[in-house]
Amino acid sequence: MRKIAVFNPNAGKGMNQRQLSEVLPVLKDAGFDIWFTASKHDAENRIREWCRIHPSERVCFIVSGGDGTMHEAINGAADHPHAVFASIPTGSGNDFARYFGGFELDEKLPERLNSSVIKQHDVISYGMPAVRTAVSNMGAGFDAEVAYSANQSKLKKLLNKLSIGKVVYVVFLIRQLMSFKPFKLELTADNKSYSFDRVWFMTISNQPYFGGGMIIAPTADSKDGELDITVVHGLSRLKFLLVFVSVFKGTHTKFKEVSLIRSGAVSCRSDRAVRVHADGEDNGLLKAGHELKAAASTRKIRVASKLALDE
Ligand SMILES: Nc1ncnc2c1ncn2[C@@H]1O[C@H](COP(=O)(O)OP(=O)(O)OP(=O)(O)O)[C@@H](O)[C@H]1O
Repeated sequence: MRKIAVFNPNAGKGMNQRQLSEVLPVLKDAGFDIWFTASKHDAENRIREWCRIHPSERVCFIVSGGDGTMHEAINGAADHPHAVFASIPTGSGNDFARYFGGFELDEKLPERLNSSVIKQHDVISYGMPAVRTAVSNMGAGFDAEVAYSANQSKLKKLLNKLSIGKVVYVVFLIRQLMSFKPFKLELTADNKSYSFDRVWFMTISNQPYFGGGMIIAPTADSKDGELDITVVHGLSRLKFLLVFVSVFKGTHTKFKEVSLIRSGAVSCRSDRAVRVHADGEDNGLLKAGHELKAAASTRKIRVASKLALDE
C-alpha cells in the first residue's frame, strides 16, 4: 500500500523542527511520500488530484494536523474507494484522534502503522446544497460563530505558540455570549417535524466529541448508521453558559432545554442566516429559509489506528 504523510505546518502550535528532522528520514526510508501543505485547501486539492491520477491504487493518507486537516483529507479522497486514513494529532482540538485513534510522530510510526487495525466508520454526508463529508460532527449557530471568530483572530496563533491555544475559544465564547442572537429552527428527522425557538446551536454528530474534547453527543457511535442531533434552545444567556460548560462532562443532556434526536438523516431550516461548521471548519452561512441536509452516509471511511477507544 502506498503511504503518503501529509503535514499541516500551521496546525496547533506548529511543527517541532527537531522532531521532524529526526523522523522524516525514517519515514522516507520506509517508503513514505512526504507532503507539506502550503495553504488552506491544499491538502484536499492535492489528495483529490492524486486520487484522480491513481484511481485503483491502495493508499494510506497519514495526516499530521488537527480536525480541519483531516476534514480536508477525507473530502479530497471522497470518491476514492481504496483510501485508508491515519491521524497524527497535532492540532489544537484533535477530536478525530480522540475517538478514532491516532499515532505519535516518532521512528516507530512505520512499524506501528503496519501492525495497526483498520476499521470502517460512518461519515456524515451533508449539503447546503453542495455535498461534502464531515467525519466527527457538523453544526450551526453559536459554536460555529465562536470557532469562526477564533480562527480568524491573530490571538489564536499567539496563544498556540504559548501552548494555550484553547484559551482563544474562551475569549471568543464570552464575546459571542454577549452578542449572539438565538434563532428559530425547523427540523425534520425520521419523518417527524420539530420546531425549536431561541436556538443557540444545533450539532449533528457521528462521534461523541467536539470542540477539543467536549462530550456533545455522549451516545454517538460511528458504526450505528445513525446521527446524534443535539439542539440547545430556549435558554437565557446565563443558563446557556451553565449548559455550555456542562458539555465538557457530557452532563448537558439532563437539561430540558437540550433536545436529543437520533436519526439516519436530518434536514433543517433557520429563520435567519446562521454560521455552519463541519469538523470545526467554517462552511459559511446557511441563509434564512434555505435547507441544510445531513445523512449518515452508506459510503464508509477506513481508519487505521492503534486500539480504538472502544477496545
Ligand atoms: N500551510 C498552511 N498555511 C495556513 N493554513 C493552513 C496550511 N495548511 C493547512 N492550513 C489550514 O489550517 C487550518 C487549521 O488546521 P487544523 O484544523 O488541522 O488545525 P487546528 O485548528 O490547530 O486543530 P483542530 O481543528 O483540531 O482544533 C485548516 O483550516 C487548514 O486548511
